[in-house]
Amino acid sequence: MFEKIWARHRVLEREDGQTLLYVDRHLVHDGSAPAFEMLRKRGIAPRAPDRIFATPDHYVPTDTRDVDAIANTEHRGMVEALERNAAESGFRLFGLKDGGQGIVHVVGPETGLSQPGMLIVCGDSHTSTHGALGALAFGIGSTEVAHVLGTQTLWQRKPRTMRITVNGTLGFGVTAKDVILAIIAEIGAAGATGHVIEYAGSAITGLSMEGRLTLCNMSIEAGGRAGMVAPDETTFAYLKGREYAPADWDLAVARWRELPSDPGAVFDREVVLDGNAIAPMVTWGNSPEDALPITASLPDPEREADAERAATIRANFAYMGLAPGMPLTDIKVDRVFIGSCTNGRIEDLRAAAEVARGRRVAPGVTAWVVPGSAPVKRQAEAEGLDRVFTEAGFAWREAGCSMCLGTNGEIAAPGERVASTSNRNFRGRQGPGARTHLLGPAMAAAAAVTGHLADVRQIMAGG
Ligand SMILES: CC(C)[C@H](C(=O)O)[C@@H](O)C(=O)O
Ligand code: SF4
Repeated sequence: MFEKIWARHRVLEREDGQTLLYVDRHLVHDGSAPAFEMLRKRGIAPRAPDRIFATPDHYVPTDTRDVDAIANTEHRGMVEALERNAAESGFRLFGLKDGGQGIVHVVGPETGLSQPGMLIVCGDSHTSTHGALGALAFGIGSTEVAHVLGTQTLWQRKPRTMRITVNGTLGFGVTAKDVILAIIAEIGAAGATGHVIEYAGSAITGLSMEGRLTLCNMSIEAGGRAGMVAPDETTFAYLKGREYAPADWDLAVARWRELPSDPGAVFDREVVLDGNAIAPMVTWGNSPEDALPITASLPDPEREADAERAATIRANFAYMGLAPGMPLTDIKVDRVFIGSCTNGRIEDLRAAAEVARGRRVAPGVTAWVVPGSAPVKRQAEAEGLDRVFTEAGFAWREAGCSMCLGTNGEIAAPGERVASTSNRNFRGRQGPGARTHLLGPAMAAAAAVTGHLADVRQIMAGG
């Protein structure tokens, strides 16, 4: 599938082996202002404004939809710059006021902008998300953003291919988030470096589109250049009727059906996992590879044969305020964050609400639900999920990246422990000194109502 999409976008090759690729969709967020400045300085206008789609996400506060009300002048400036660039260049902006705003990786799929067979780029590493629809989608740097703006093309070195097959069926309470954390725990945070991952197998094809988006989102946390899932009936059903779905639907679907890898396709690397064996996962360290089943206890660096790894574990424990051998379920949390481009979609909110329904956020815990987009928020409200959350004591916020990264100022205090549905648990990611545990949305809700990391399967079974 990767080879087919690559070949369809290849314009020419350079002597040093780089390929010039044509870009179908260029997604832009509010951190892209420097690229527009680069272009402006050289007197170049965007080449194909009809292929550029933008939305503010990183810098927007999630307690207001009023740009003028953004108190931080730097943050407001980033949002205003995007509005100005969109107005000047004439590309579509899903602005704070028009009801379509959201995290760029939520907006692309939900508007139907991200489609099978496309080459999609964005100045953001989690662009891998869009590969869930059978696209080749990857993040690019600021200079590359300027290059794509100016030419609608991009120079790339051809990555290697890797297939990760997850067989079997996922058990009760096991989600796409657990699958990707289990994969990264298995292959390591650099396990897919230089590769485009194609996910396959019954546990993958059995996932909803939301689940596939979660999976592909974190391909980058495994070191992958991109992640993709072959388009199938789930993909077509998801896209049908969306704003940017192709007008010539039947023809589009017929072409999409040609994309999946041929039987016997050869990959540079193959990894196989048993989906039946995957349990709800949670991270304990400062890399997404530091993930364990919720039923496990923390590792003991004394028993670690590799001295370097033992030192890393000790350093992680020091930062995270943890001790060897502690059961994961003994770890108390101060905050819970449900949202981000990993797990801020409607299905994620439904899963979290199911746990929150009729329960209360534990005393002393601050729990936030931040929908991935304004449409997700409206949909959740139409289903009454906002009331489920607020009655349980969760804060119900506006859409944005929020505490995933905290560029909008929404961060945890030093030493605070956060159960978070986002994708990165690096030191300081959610604020200086903040401690992040990654997990799925139902697991995050379980942590909120118990006050500690908890096995959602036990809670839902009444235990
Ligand atoms: C700010 C942006 C460039 C960054 C990324 O590339 O992923 C952010 O979205 C993140 O998740 O760390
Ligand atoms: S939600 Fe988080 S991971 Fe996703 S784009 Fe925003 S900051 Fe990056």
